Amino acid sequence: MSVHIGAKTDEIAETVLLPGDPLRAKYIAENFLESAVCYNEVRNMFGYTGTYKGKRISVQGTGMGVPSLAIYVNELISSYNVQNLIRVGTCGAIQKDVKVRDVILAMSASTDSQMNRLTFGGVDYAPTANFDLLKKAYEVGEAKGLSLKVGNVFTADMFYNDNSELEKWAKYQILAIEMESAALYTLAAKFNRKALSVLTVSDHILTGEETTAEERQTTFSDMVEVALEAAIK
Ligand SMILES: O=P(O)(O)O[C@H]1O[C@H](CO)[C@@H](O)[C@H]1O
Ligand SMILES: O=c1cc[nH]c(=O)[nH]1
Repeated sequence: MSVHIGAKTDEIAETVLLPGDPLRAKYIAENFLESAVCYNEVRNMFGYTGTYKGKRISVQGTGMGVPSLAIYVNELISSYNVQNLIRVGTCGAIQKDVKVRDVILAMSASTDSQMNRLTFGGVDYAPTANFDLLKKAYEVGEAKGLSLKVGNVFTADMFYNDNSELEKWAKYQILAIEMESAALYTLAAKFNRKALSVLTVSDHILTGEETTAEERQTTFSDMVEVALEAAIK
């Protein structure tokens, strides 16, 4: 096992879905995967491996925020040789034409996280999705008749922020705010792996419209199906 994941080396698939919420990982395993087996209960950060349409897929909770996701992604890559990492997360929209329950493909992720500034000595780095995964996910969404939004999201260190500059981010075409994608993309690049964030809009920061906690945990099937179909395409 690695420090935070209690699985044997061959118990995790080469493609892993990454929800922040470990109970969303459980829900995905129980409702979308066949023959899913739980490989991790350390810190209740559940991880499962099963199959989707015959292909082995894992789903691992990451927790909230860059430091927590970075622990799981580092260990999935370094200890379990994971190749494809697809975040299935929630986000808050900040554009008028992005609606609650819309699915966003994060082409890139701006951030106020210190992780990249520490890594690159204060120089800006542009965390970017893997184009192959992005293209496949977009094609899957089109085929399903979804109006996917594709663009830049903002990975925030603070969920509650007194000094938020949302208007500026909206002006610069950021679609939505979440808390992990910039770290996922940077770590995937470091280890030459493929990464993509597929996000469901759980709330609209401008209008105040929101979904329930239960919905965040157990619904959003469009997002999960886009991620799974892109993973096997
Ligand atoms: O629903 P998840 O995947 O956790 O994603 C979003 O929800 C959490 C905040 O409520 C943060 O982790 C944010 O990125
Ligand atoms: O990080 C997040 C996730 C959902 N909604 C937000 O406003 N922020």
